[in-house]
Amino acid sequence: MYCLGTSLLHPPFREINFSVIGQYVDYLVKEQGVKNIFVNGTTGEGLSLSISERRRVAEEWVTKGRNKLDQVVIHVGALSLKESQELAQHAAEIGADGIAVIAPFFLKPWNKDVLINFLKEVAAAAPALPFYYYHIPALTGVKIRAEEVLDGIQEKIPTFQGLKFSDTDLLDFAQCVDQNRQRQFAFLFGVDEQLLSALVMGATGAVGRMCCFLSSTYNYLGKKTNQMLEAFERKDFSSALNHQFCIQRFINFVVKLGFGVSQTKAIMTLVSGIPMGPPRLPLQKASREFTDNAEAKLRSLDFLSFNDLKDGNLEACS
Ligand SMILES: CC(=O)N[C@@H]([C@@H](O)[C@H](O)[C@H](O)CO)[C@@H](O)CC(=O)C(=O)O
Repeated sequence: MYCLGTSLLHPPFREINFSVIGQYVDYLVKEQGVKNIFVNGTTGEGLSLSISERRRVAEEWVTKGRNKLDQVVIHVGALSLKESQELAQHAAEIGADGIAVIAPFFLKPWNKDVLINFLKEVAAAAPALPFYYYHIPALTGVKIRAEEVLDGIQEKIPTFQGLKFSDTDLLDFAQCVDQNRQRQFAFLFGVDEQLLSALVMGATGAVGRMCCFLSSTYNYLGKKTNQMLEAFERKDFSSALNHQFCIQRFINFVVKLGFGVSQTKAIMTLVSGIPMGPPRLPLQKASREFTDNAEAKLRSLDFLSFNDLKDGNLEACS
């Protein structure tokens, strides 16, 4: 069974508006069918928050998500090993379902063994929590292939549960799956516009009770992505492809306008009605022009719950 998760969008420029997290949980569950959350990751600007803010955000998601969400995985990666360990320990104390860690990206690990030593020390701070390696080389600048990182990782990190792979190198991703077929790892794929290709290569969250995909556009295209996952599961590949093309039409459009965390927040505010606030520096708020164009595209693809364009709308996806 495939299911869906999302990365937390959130911190407004100055103060985090914790009060909307309950509403956010309900929106994701009811409107998008998203029940697996990745907190304080890329989209959630986890690395732009202070440690105390990260702790509080994690607490809110775990508390507000209780009995509503399936999994709340907290990203605890940091440049300081000590801070990362503190966050890992905290995630365990508050009852999170797992932790994830990126490679440290200022003083970088120069090979696989050094990276694993770092990850191992973080995992050891939460010895009962499933551990995920979050591979996002375009942002960390750490180019060590995930395939290499996974080689023998369970011997070093007994709680290793899986990989969150946010990169377009499908050869590397497929090798991770192929070389670990005997192991019960979760292979979560984070490039939303390529998810179908990754599913074919073996992307799956299904490991025991763990079942999730974690990414950004699921905040507002979760329903559509779920339709693709369902079609894939029932082996209706033609429908699955149509859904993926449809998602791509939107992503391709916004990528050309300039798409990132700030723009994701603007789109999510527009679609959900929940104020996500602007991003933190060094990010800049999405322009009004971007938001207007994105809205027009969402409408033309029938991704918004307005019906005003349905008649004669050739582009609509539903
Ligand atoms: C670089 C980046 O932000 N990638 C996004 C994708 O969801 C991405 O926005 C999407 O595929 C569009 O390119 C996610 O992989 C990031 C993510 O999962 C996170 O917020 O932790």
